[in-house]
Amino acid sequence: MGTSVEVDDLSVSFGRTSVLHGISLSVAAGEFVALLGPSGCGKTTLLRAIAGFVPPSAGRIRAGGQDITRAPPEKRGAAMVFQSYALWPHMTVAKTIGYGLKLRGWNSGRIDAKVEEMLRLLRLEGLGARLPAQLSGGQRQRVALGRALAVDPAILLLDEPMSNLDARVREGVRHELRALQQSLGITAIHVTHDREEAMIMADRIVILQEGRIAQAGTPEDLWARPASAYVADFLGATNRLPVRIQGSQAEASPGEAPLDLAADRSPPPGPATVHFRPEEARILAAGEPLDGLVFRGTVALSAYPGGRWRASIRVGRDDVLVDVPDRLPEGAAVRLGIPSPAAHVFAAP
Ligand SMILES: Nc1ncnc2c1ncn2[C@@H]1O[C@H](COP(=O)(O)OP(=O)(O)OP(=O)(O)O)[C@@H](O)[C@H]1O
Repeated sequence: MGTSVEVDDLSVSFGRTSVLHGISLSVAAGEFVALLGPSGCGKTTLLRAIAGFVPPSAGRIRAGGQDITRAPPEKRGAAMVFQSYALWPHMTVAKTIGYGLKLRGWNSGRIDAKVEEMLRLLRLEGLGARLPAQLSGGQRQRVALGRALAVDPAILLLDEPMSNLDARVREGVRHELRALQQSLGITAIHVTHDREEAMIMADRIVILQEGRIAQAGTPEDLWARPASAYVADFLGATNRLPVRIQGSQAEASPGEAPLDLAADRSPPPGPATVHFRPEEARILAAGEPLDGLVFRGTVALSAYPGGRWRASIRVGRDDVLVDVPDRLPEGAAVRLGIPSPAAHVFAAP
């Protein structure tokens, strides 16, 4: 079974460089939390601090209510799976999976039984005598996972363990790993820079920005209500267009009705930016009303990535992408509509 993890006002520095700045985060027992963010934001450092490989300069870490801030890695009840898998080239699958048990002084009968159980659990039956070079990428990844899980850790720490797998294998492994984590009831903290992977696997996502938490919440929450332009952009709302805020209304193109913003969603009066996803915008018929923001533009380009067409629309000096059911003729004048729930408005940077 998993245990809770609490990170309280944690800071980490390397020499004079401060990398994490007062991170606070609670992970419930059995919860799957993804740490998401671009390269260099501090995800791995946070994971390694929880694992005990990086000493914090301030703050506390607790596991199951116990203070483990200064505990050595092997006393934390946590096991880590690395991006590189870190498998030993000359050690068989069975020996690799049993390694941690041998260190713990288990006898060979008990080790063999546990290794068999792990091979079954990870669908590696019959591969116990193979070396890493004789395995596929997905199998190697499962061996690394088996080595971590064999010691029955309460906390599983995953450092981009799927980034070396090709896209199709990765999709299957995501679901397998999630199902395994749920059936074992283990607490998991997973580092990734892949948004879809975080959305699919996690109960909760923590988005990091330069060593601080930009936002934390369920995938649905973050998707529907990104708290900042940074989060919106990271969660696929990469289109941006300028709007003006008057009172608590956002104004798009002249002649189009303004959008009433909820008080808690409204930036201060003046220039602002609306962020939105290509798949959530629409092309409106002439005169068609919309509860949202409407921009006038022209079709710059149409492309067919499969399924729907993707049109590039020029609005003033900006180009944005919109998914549409049919090809739009280049040069056509269009009204681009962003429905209210899809319009994420933030003060201009
Ligand atoms: N041992 C170290 N010594 C000095 N600086 C370090 C060390 N480890 C990490 N850093 C720095 O800390 C910052 C955060 O690194 P970290 O590996 O945590 O980021 P990340 O979000 O996991 O990125 P990536 O996705 O590229 O792995 C980076 O600027 C990095 O250069």
